[in-house]
Amino acid sequence: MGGTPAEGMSAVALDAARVHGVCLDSRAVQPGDLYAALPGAKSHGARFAKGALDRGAAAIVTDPRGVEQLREADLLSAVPVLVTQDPRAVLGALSAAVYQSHTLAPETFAVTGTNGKTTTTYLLRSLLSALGCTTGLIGTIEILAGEEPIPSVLTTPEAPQLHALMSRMAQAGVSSAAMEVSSHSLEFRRVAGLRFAVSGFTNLTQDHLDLHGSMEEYLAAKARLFTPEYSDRAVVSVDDQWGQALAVTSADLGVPTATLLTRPARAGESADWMVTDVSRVGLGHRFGVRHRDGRSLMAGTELPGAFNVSNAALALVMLLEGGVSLETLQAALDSEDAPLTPSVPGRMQVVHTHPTAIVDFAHNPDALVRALESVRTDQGRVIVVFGATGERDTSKRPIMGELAARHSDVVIVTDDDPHGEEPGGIRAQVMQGARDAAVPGVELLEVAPRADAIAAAARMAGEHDVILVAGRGHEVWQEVKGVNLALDDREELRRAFGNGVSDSSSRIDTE
Ligand SMILES: CC(=O)N[C@H]1[C@@H](OP(=O)(O)OP(=O)(O)OC[C@H]2O[C@@H](n3ccc(=O)[nH]c3=O)[C@H](O)[C@@H]2O)O[C@H](CO)[C@@H](O)[C@@H]1O[C@H](C)C(=O)N[C@@H](C)C(=O)N[C@H](CCC(=O)O)C(=O)O
Ligand SMILES: Nc1ncnc2c1ncn2[C@@H]1O[C@H](COP(=O)(O)OP(=O)(O)OP(=O)(O)O)[C@@H](O)[C@H]1O
Repeated sequence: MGGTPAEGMSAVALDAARVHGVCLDSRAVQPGDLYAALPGAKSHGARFAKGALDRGAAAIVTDPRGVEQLREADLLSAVPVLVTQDPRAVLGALSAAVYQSHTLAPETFAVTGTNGKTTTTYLLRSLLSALGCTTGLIGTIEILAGEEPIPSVLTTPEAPQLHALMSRMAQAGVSSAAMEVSSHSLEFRRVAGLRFAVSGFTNLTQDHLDLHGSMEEYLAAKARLFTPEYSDRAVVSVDDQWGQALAVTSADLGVPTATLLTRPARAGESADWMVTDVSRVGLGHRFGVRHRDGRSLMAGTELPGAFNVSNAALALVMLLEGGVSLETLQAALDSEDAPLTPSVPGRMQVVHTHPTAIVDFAHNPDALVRALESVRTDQGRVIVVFGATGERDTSKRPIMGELAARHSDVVIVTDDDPHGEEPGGIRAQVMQGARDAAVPGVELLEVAPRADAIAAAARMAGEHDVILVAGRGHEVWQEVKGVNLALDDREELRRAFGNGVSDSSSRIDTE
C-alpha cells in the first residue's frame, strides 16, 4: 500500500504483514488493524480516525468525504489510506482476505424473515448437534463457537466481526453453523463475502418500516440473501404472499429453491414440502413433513405456539435440502435428545405455572397475535403485559394496542425500551389503539414502570389464567435516555410470584 489515497480498490493490495484485523469502531481498534472509517447515520467514522490511529491502526479505508476529513485533521500521511466510493461494498472482501474466512468458514445455514429467525437457528443448531456436528451459532441472543459463548450486540454482526468469527469457529473445530441474517445486515451489506449452504425464509410481516419505508422495500432487502452471490440453495416458506414472490425470484436468479407450506393448503396451492398431521401435545405439537414425491418424516416439539411447528419444519427442510438424508434425520428425531425442543431464552419461555406466566419476545403485530392465540385456553383469561419501543417504527404502536385488545381479556400497557422518547407518549399511542378497538368486556390498564405492570398482572391472575409478558424476551437491560437499567421480565415475574406482590400500586390510568 502506498502512503497516499489510492483511488479504487483495484489499485490496492493488502499487506498481510501489516494488517492483522479489520475494525469499524475506533474504540475497538487493535494494533495492526485496518480501520474502516464509514459514513454513518449520526456521524462519519473519519471523525474518529485520530482515536483509531492512537490505538495502533495500520491503515484506513474510507470514502472521499472521509478523505476530506482526514485531510482537514492532517491525518492523511499518518498511515496508508484506501479510498473508495462505497467502503461498505468492499468491507466483506477485505475482511475475508484478512481473516482467510473464505477458505475456513464452516458450512453455514442462514435464516431470515420478520419472525422466527432466532428460534429457527436454535432448532438448526440443536438438530446439527444431534447429527454429531460441532456447531456454531450467530444471532440476537448469543454467539457460540462450539461451547464458547461470545457476547452478541447485533442480530447480524458487522462484516469484520463476521469474518473474524468464521475463522474463530474454524479454529474451534466448528463444522456447521446456524446464523440469523437481519434485513438491516443485508441493507448495510454486513454479510458480504460470506456464502451460505442453505438460506431459509420464515415470513414477512410489518416491522422495521422506519428503515425500509414499505413492505416491498423490506422484502427487497431480504431478497438480497436469495441470490447466487450468497446462497448455494434456498428454502422459502410460502405461507404468505411475500414468501411466494421471493420463491419465484430466488429460483429465477438460479438459486435451487425448495418451497415449504406450513399451514393448510388452500385450493390450488402446493409446495415442494408440506407440514401435515399437526396435533397438539401439551403446550407443543406433533407433526409430519412431506415432500411432494411422497417422502416424509414425523417430528415433535414441546416449544409452545403453533408458529414453532413452522420454525421446526423450516429447520428440518433446510437440513434435508442441504443434503442430510431423511433416514438420518428421522433417527436423530427419534432419539432421546428431543432435538426440536431446545431451550430458547425469552422465546415462549414458561416462567411460572398455576397461573401460567410466559415471557416472549413478540414485539411486532404478527408475533403478538400469534403468541396471544397460542396461550388461549378455554379455562381462564389471557392477561398481556407489553409496550412499544421508542424511536422505532411508530406505526405499529396503535396496531399492537388494537390487536392486544382483540386477543386478550386484560391488556396492561407499559414501557419497553423508550430510548430517547418520552415513555408516556409511547404508551398513549398504544393505549389509543386498544381503546379504538372498542372490544366489549376487555379491561385496559396503563401501568408503569414495567416491573409494576408485571406485578399487577401477577396480582390479578387466577389459577387458570395465563399471563403473557411480551416484547423483551431475553433482554436484561431497559434503555432509557441513554442509560441502561437492569430489567429482566423473567426475574420480575419470579419476584412477583415468589416474594408476594406489594400493595402499593403505581397504576396511573384505569378504564
Ligand atoms: C441503524 C443501524 O443499523 N445503525 C448501525 C450503524 O450506525 P450509524 O450509521 O448510526 O453509525 P454512526 O454512529 O453514525 O457512526 C459512524 C461510524 O463511526 C464509527 N464510530 C462511531 C463512534 C466512535 O466513537 N467511533 C467510531 O468508530 C461507527 O462504528 C460507525 O462505523 O453502524 C454502526 C456501526 O456498525 C452500527 O452499530 C449501528 O447499529 C445500531 C447499533 C443498531 O441499533 N442497529 C440495529 C437497528 C440493527 O442493525 N438491528 C438488526 C436487527 C433488527 C431486527 O431484526 O430486530 C441487527 O442485525 O442487529
Ligand atoms: N414463525 C413465526 N411466525 C410468527 N411469529 C413467530 C414465529 N416464530 C416466533 N414468533 C414470535 O416472534 C417472537 C420472536 O421470535 P424469534 O426471536 O425467534 O424471531 P426473530 O426473527 O429472531 O426476531 P427478531 O428479529 O425480532 O430478533 C417470538 O417470541 C414469538 O412471539
